[in-house]
Amino acid sequence: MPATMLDKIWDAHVIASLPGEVSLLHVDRHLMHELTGVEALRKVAGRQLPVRDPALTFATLDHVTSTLPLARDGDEPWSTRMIQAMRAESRAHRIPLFDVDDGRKGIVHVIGPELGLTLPGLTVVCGDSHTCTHGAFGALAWGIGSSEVAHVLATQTIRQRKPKSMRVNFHGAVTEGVTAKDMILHLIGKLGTAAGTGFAIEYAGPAIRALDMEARMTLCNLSIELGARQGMIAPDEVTFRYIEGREFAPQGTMFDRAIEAWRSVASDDTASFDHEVDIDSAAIRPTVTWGTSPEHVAAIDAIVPDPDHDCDPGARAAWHRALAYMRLEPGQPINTIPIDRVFIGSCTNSRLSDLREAASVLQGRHIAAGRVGWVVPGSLQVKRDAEREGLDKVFTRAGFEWREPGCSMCVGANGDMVAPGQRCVSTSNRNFVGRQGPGALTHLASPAIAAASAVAGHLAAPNMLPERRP
Ligand SMILES: CC(C)[C@H](C(=O)O)[C@@H](O)C(=O)O
Ligand code: SF4
Repeated sequence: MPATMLDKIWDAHVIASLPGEVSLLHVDRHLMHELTGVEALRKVAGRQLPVRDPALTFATLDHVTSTLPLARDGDEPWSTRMIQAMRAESRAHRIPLFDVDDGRKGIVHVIGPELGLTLPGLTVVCGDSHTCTHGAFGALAWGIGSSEVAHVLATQTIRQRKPKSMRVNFHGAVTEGVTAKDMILHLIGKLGTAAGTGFAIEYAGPAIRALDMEARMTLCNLSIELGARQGMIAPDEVTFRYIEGREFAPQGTMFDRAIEAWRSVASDDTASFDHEVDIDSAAIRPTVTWGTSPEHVAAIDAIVPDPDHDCDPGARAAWHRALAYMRLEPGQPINTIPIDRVFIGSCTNSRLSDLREAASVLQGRHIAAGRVGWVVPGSLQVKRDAEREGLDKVFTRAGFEWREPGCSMCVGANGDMVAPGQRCVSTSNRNFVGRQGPGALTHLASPAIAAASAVAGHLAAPNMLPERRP
């Protein structure tokens, strides 16, 4: 029978069928970070259970670590204590930890792929909702809760009900200046944040095939903002070339054999999905959010929508609340909204290609007077690669701060926050009320739009900026 990628990976991992349509699945990769890791490790230790397979678990420090130059731990006593606890617990359980002075350190969803830990056909879990990012490799990857983390630690398995399957077909090609971030924001705007609930989404079609691996990760990263715990893309030559030679990836003849196996992970041509969505890629424009949900989107050259005309009655009250919080009026052109700061970072858009995209806009330009810009690379590797290309110089000459890797202002868990009432263009994935700090106003956007907005001092796309002076 024709099978989807979800069916194939699922079936290959079922250890037992449990009552209530629940399966017990083997976990191939368990990734951890300090914010959800410490508690789970203590829970397991408290019950005197050993970690079942420490060789399949990998930990990093990202959420509460300082992003100040030369920083080692947290910026506050509590975060430093949490980091130290993660070190102690990882050591006690023999779990490899990519510590702050380890060249492999970074945001969990950036380093998993970067180190070759994330591979096609695997099950990947982490106590973090954006684990869907790893689905870009044709892995079944999803975020789990803290009691599930303890279960995985103790058993290397997880109890799971199989999600339904959805395929989103991006037909045709995107136009010039449209990025993976615009594609996924456009999709969330079209379908709403609940559309993916209960589904594993497979992104398919020529516009997906045309994306490089980093862009595929950006796209899959926001699957959870569609309500789907898993988002995936079939592995292909682009995937294999990305994986080749990475530290934990199969090497030599094992790599060639792995590719043969990975080719069979893709959905069969005649496989049927529980739900299908079709998107005309050519209709996607550079997109930002105007409100307090990732579904509150508008094209950069559009106007702030009117809750009384532009949405269905069920959403009206939420749209009014969002506009009030964001201090915006219906009808205001999006590209006139003044901004205070720009954050380029997060597991959505902090990889080398994202930094290149932003730097190409900032080259020979300067951030507008009174605005603050930060670049927080997703990992130490990204930071070093960018420095080798001189991107750090482009950013600092443009007036940006060049910081140490971590989650930083995406969620502000380490204290990197947007001040109350300040408006931030952020390349991250969540614009919830208070997400970047109490009273902070967030506009989600691509690195290109974030960079252009920093220069303009208001929301803007690169093609809206005046020409550079020769
Ligand atoms: C801290 C963690 C549990 C959380 C998540 O699960 O996503 C965070 O990474 C986020 O992005 O909000
Ligand atoms: S960068 Fe943001 S979204 Fe990603 S794991 Fe960190 S806090 Fe979560």
